[in-house]
Amino acid sequence: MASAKQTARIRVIDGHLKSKPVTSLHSTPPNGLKYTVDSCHVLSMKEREFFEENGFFVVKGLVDQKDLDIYRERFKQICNGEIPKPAGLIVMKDVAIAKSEYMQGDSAITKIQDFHSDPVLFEYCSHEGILKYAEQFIGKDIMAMHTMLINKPPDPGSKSSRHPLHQDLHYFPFRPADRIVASWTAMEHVDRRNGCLVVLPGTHKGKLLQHQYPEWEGGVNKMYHGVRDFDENSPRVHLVMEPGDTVFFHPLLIHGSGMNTTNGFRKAISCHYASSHCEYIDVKGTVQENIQKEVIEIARRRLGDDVQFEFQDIWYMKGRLVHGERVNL
Ligand SMILES: CC(C)CC(=O)SCCNC(=O)CCNC(=O)[C@H](O)C(C)(C)COP(=O)(O)OP(=O)(O)OC[C@H]1O[C@@H](n2cnc3c(N)ncnc32)[C@H](O)[C@@H]1OP(=O)(O)O
Ligand SMILES: O=C(O)CCC(=O)C(=O)O
Repeated sequence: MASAKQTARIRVIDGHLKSKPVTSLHSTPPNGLKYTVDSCHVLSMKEREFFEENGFFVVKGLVDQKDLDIYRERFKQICNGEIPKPAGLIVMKDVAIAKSEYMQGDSAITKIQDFHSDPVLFEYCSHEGILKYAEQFIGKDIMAMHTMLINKPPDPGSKSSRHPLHQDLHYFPFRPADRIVASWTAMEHVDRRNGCLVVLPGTHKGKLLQHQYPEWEGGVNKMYHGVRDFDENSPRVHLVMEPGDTVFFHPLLIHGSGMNTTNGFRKAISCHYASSHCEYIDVKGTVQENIQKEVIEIARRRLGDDVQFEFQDIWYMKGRLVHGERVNL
């Protein structure tokens, strides 16, 4: 029989998952500005209107080079085993080299994810300048829900360094969508040659679409689902950015990134923030069922079959309060 410890549910609070219907994704305030909040004034009205219309906003030079250097060094230390791996961290190789024993160290790593237990990298999520902007989109009670340092490698010829077009909300079992925002900071110059972000302006006004693995001959990285049945003719904007420039974007905005055709690694650091007033939802019977299944399968392999948990528990465990009060999430 499994021990009490083994059978202990990971779920930490009572009732946070009480099955709720998938609620409306958009609120409708009287002034018509639904993707930004009135209580914060870091953006001018014109800038707010830009975000409302397009679903993204770039802030130039928001993070200092010295901070980027610290994150870069920490990434190296983690990937090269110079410090113990922080709890919960996922270290991911590109699918093209995942089974190769020859590639080692930081140049073999395509991304680290869930660095919430690493005090050095997590500084990025509590960065005052970033939080000031995050507040404009989601209000003052802010949780850091998902963290990544992406090290897009030179493409080995497989084209697998691409990140298919997708909506981030596909991965998130909490709502409302309008109170979630991503920050993505370039750690070096990014343009189309090294696979900068590409966004489809205005797509955040749509709904969450079905996602699945694209049929790419050279393979697709684990969980890199692509959006289906979107308007292929929708205009695309490639975000050319300098180190420290930060783009904030809505979780329904369709975006992705192209192949890295250079010899260098294209680094970016990112955090997804959500208002702590958001609530967990049950994704059963929705377009998110496929990602739920995959996330649970991977977590089960790591935690063991006898630990019981649900999709939302995984998010509950890694969410961290970075500003204001923790309410629901
Ligand atoms: C908003 C945001 C979420 C948007 C996004 O970023 S979407 C992408 C989200 N990405 C993730 O959640 C990260 C997913 N990655 C992972 O969980 C891990 O890196 C894993 C793919 C499970 C590999 O973990 P690892 O500890 O290396 O485990 P193993 O060495 O035992 O490998 C297990 C099996 O997975 C394979 N694998 C490793 N890396 C990749 C890859 N990049 N793509 C596809 N398959 C991969 C590996 O070859 C192994 O396969 P088998 O030997 O079991 O056949
Ligand atoms: O950094 C990239 O290449 C893509 C990142 C992205 O699309 C995401 O994190 O949702």
